[in-house]
Parts: sequence; C-alpha cells; structure tokens
Amino acid sequence: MIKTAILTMSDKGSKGERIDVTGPSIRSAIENNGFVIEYYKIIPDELEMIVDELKYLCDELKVDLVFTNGGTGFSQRDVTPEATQMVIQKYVPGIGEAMRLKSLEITPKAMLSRAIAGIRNKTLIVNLPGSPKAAIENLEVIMPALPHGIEILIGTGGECAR
Ligand SMILES: Nc1ncnc2c1ncn2[C@@H]1O[C@H](COP(=O)(O)OP(=O)(O)OP(=O)(O)O)[C@@H](O)[C@H]1O
Ligand SMILES: Nc1nc2c(c(=O)[nH]1)N[C@H]1C(S)=C(S)[C@@H](COP(=O)(O)O)O[C@H]1N2
Repeated sequence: MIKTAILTMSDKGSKGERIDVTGPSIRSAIENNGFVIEYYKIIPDELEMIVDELKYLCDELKVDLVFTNGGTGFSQRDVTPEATQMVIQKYVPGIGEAMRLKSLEITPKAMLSRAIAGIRNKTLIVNLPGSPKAAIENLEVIMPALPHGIEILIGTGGECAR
C-alpha cells in the first residue's frame, strides 16, 4: 500500500467559495489501486503555507507520495511549483515532461502547467494542475510508472525488467 496525501491549493476552495472537486477526483481515481489516502487538505495559494504542509507530510507524517493540485499556472498567486522546489532534495524532471508531452495531445494549454515533481527524503511530491479534467488526465499519464518508482524510493522492491 502506498501511503498518499492529497493537498489542494485553491484560494476559493479554502474560503468555502467553491467545492473542491479535484481532490476527491484524485482520491477516487487512485483509491483501491494500491494507494491508501492518509491525508487530504485544502489550503490557499500561499507559499509559506504550502512549504509548511509539504514539510509536515514528508517529515512528520512520512507519507510515500504527495499529490498537490492547483497553483501550477500563470496567475500571480500560482506558486505550487516554487514551494515544491523549496522542499525537494532531488528533482524528477521526467514526470513533468511526460505529463506535458502526453497532455499536449489533448490541449495546447498543457504547456501552461509549470508542474514539477521531486523527492524529499522518502517522499515523492507530484504537482498536478487544478481543474478536475486536467488533474485526472495528467494523473493517468504517470500512473503506470509511479508504483515502481515509489517501491525503489521506500526500499520495498522495484526490480527493473532487463
Ligand atoms: N479544486 C478545484 N475543484 C474544482 N474545480 C477547480 C479546482 N481548482 C480549479 N478548478 C477549476 O479549474 C479552473 C482553473 O483553475 P485555477 O487554479 O486557475 O482557478 P482559480 O479560480 O484561480 O483557483 P482558486 O481560486 O481555486 O485558487 C477554475 O476556474 C475552476 O473551474
Ligand atoms: N491534460 C491537461 N493538462 C492541462 C490542462 C488540461 O485541460 N488537460 N489544462 C491546462 C491549463 S488551461 C492550465 S492554465 C494549466 C495550469 O493549471 P492550474 O493553474 O490550475 O494548476 O494546466 C494545463 N494542463
């Protein structure tokens, strides 16, 4: 079982002005698929809050995987990739590259997501875009490779086929 946290970055959602559809969509897409959701929270697009949450999830709760959603675009308040960059020790460029490459087959707007992924200690952090459609499309791209990477990261296996 992969211990997973879902962190929704949404100014409107955190103020109760919009129901978070994306966080629960991610949950239902991965639950019962070898992933167990240990944490879910909606927070505003505030750099320091995001950094603190990510550190808590990696260092205290020690989840294997964090999916962030929202705050990857061009608006002034979009700072999720910057917060992620501040806490990771290793950058995993292939995850963002794959999400954008495959998503460009769906919409040219895919290039507007600045999502990144990286590792802090034994936790993988993956940024997903904010809309439910975009988040699930991006998630579907990376799902086939994620369990293998996490097994290697947490040391429970992960033999690469030769
Ligand atoms: N958590 C969410 N749940 C449902 N829909 C969302 C969510 N996040 C984003 N969306 C949808 O995707 C669109 C683009 O997302 P974006 O993050 O740019 O919106 P926003 O209104 O600036 O976000 P917010 O105020 O929530 O930070 C939104 O207008 C909304 O329709
Ligand atoms: N697969 C996919 N990726 C996508 C989209 C989409 O509809 N499908 N929307 C894009 C759009 S319109 C934006 S602005 C960026 C950033 O989204 P965010 O600011 O909500 O994080 O994700 C992009 N990535």
